[in-house]
Amino acid sequence: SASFVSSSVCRSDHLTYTKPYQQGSLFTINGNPVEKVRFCEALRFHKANGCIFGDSFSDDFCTVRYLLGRRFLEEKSVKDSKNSKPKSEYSHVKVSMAGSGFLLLFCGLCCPCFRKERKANSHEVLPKESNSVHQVSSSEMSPSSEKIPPSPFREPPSPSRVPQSPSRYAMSPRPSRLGPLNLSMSQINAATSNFSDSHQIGEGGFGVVYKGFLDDGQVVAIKRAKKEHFENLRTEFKSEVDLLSKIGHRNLVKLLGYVDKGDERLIITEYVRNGTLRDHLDGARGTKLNFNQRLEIVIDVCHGLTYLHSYAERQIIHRDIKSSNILLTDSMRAKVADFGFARGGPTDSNQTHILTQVKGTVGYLDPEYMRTYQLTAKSDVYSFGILLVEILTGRRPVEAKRPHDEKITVRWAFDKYNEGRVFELVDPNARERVDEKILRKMFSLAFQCAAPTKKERPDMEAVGKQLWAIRSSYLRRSME
Ligand SMILES: Nc1ncnc2c1ncn2[C@@H]1O[C@H](COP(=O)(O)OP(=O)(O)OP(=O)(O)O)[C@@H](O)[C@H]1O
Repeated sequence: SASFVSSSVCRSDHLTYTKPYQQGSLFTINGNPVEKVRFCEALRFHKANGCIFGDSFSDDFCTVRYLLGRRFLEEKSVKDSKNSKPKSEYSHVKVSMAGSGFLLLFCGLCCPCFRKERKANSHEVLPKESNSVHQVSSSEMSPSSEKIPPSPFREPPSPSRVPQSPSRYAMSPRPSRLGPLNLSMSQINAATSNFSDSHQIGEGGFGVVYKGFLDDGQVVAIKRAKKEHFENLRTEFKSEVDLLSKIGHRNLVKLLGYVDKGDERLIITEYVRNGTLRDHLDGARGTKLNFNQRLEIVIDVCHGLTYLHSYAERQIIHRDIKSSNILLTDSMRAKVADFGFARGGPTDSNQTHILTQVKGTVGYLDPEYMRTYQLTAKSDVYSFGILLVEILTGRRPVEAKRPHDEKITVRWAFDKYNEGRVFELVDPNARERVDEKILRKMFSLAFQCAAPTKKERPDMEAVGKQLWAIRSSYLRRSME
């Protein structure tokens, strides 16, 4: 008998299959027939992001040997055993904030070695290679550490391996290693009117960002390295290109091409036209984000990070998650940008972390990483927690002009939360009175992510599950 299964909780994606799912069975994604292996990848992707598919898609659904083969079976069992630990750790996470984290945060703010103006209106960022806090490990020095060899437990390298959404996955051709763009300098000069000021859309530590109009009508963002920082930024440029070229996800800014020739270093990415999350929180775009939009944005960021941490060819740690690195589309979907500080995670299964220089933006930086130089994906989880507080309160992580007990936003929020005054934390621009329970859950999640030590923090997949649960309660309550 035919059985029909669909998911309404996975945004617009609609996964169906017809039983029996052996010979002659039909698998579709948004009405398009696909192979089961693709279907299962989409299913696993959505499951990882918190979607619930009911009994017909039990955990064993995609482990049938003849469809997925031995490697996938092995991968699944490894993943399962890996997953079991964080889960139990996670269930014991307490909402706690030890002083040490804040001490380090303050140290980061006060210690001159951490201070550097990057942009007049932006957060402070740790210095680049030359004068940053420096502890180099053997893995840092090894040339292979910048490369991303395939892991035996990850699927074959392809930017399209995990779908941006299963619908796109089913339809889009495999992009070449660096995407379809292969531009000459004269084309880039024409696209940016010779890098004229009128094309400038922003400036960061790496250089200036321009908007480019290509002959075929495509609009792109072109990051141009500042010449005076060329040598220092070489690794950063290479890191951004190497890592971006290997990923493809709807919540990550897509790399389209690059130029590394003579005295030009350019990174060409998709242009995301609706500004940064910080712009929107500041009201700089003339709009105010409502609670639902904020929730959707954090879910998008969470999905982007989940992909980087658990589904990319090799784990990628972004290291600079912050509101000015979250770009928004016209429909308010979020994309994580700026992979200049990104690093590949551990390659060896015995390795729990990589030892590396501390990089990131003050206020978002994991205090444990700052203290130990040990980098793991949980450092991104910490920054995500800080971002979550930021998006709920509208306040930057560090608000220097506020009274003493309000300067460090997460500390201020944690104190208020513990006093039961959660409504006082909500961004006055949020324009909506949200149920107290939902707010408490959101803040509680943020504090778990921003816990002082990595073992207290959930991983991004677990965060995604909590966010989906919060979203369901929110939608249920708004319909009541
Ligand atoms: N792909 C893009 N599409 C649209 N705008 C972009 C894009 N990339 C960057 N921008 C704009 O350019 C600005 C500078 O970006 P960039 O990544 O260089 O620096 P940043 O993240 O703001 O600061 P820093 O690199 O110092 O942390 C961004 O704030 C954003 O406004």
